[in-house]
Amino acid sequence: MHSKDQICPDDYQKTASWLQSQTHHRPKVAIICGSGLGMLADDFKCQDSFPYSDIPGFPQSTVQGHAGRLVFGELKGKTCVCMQGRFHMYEGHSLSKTTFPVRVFKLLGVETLIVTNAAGSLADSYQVGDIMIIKDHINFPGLAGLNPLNGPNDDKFGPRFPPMSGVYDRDLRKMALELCKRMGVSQFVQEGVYCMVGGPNFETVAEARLLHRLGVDAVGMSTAPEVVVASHCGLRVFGLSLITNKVVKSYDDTESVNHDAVLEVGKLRSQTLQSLVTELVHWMDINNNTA
Ligand SMILES: O=P(O)(O)O[C@@H]1C[C@H](O)[C@@H](CO)O1
Ligand code: HPA
Repeated sequence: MHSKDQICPDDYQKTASWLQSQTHHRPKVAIICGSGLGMLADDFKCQDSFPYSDIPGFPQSTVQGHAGRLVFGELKGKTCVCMQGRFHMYEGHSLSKTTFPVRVFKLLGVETLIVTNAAGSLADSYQVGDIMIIKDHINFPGLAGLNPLNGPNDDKFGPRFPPMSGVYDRDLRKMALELCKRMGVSQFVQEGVYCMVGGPNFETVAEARLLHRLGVDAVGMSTAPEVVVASHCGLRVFGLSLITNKVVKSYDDTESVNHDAVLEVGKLRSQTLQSLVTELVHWMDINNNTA
């Protein structure tokens, strides 16, 4: 017996084996959907879908805009698995719980992880509705010692001290930029640095100014722990932020952000995001270039 937030090394395999017994799909690509971005699984063919509450060992989503469903299916012939809803630290999950699915994906045979999120922009040139290809991240909780890799290292997954430079795959970023050009959407596509903060409150003006001075382009409350765990176990990583709001950096600014507005912007860009992810997965497939 162990507490609900403690994970035993066998737990990942138990969940992976259960999923393998329930679906014939054997995904090579996993997609984690950010707030309001769950539609990324809508184009999957031959779907097998599991509410998180049915999956042994899975945490539950508690945030509006995160359906709490794991969907398997084919995207342009490539088998994928998609998390319609992720887990955040501020929901009260331990970091090992928030990243639990990533190691399960590894055991399922996934080779590439695509992460998406809703984020607020700090870069002055960004507009609401822009899509930011994540070039790198600052993991604030991680820098402060809140790291999903804390505790005994499981050598089966990766090394004790994994490097994190180059964590967002250069070829996938380059290809995504090229695909955006071909899709005619480059005018609202950026490439930049994402910063994870703990949330759940949005930033104060002083915090926003600090992040801006640190070179952060967009800020959110997720993603970095998943990416750290994915990279640790050798997954190739690609990430997208949808800019849902401009972070308030001036005391004269009377606007303030809220979660409903964040979800609204997801709807605005759903088609473009879906097309970009689909084309990227297709490109990986035709280049036999998943890993
Ligand atoms: O899951 P993501 O990172 O997309 O969710 C963002 C950050 C907060 O959870 C929420 C704030 O609106 O959206
Ligand atoms: N700050 C933090 N997280 C966010 C924001 C923001 O402005 N917008 C969406 N998620």
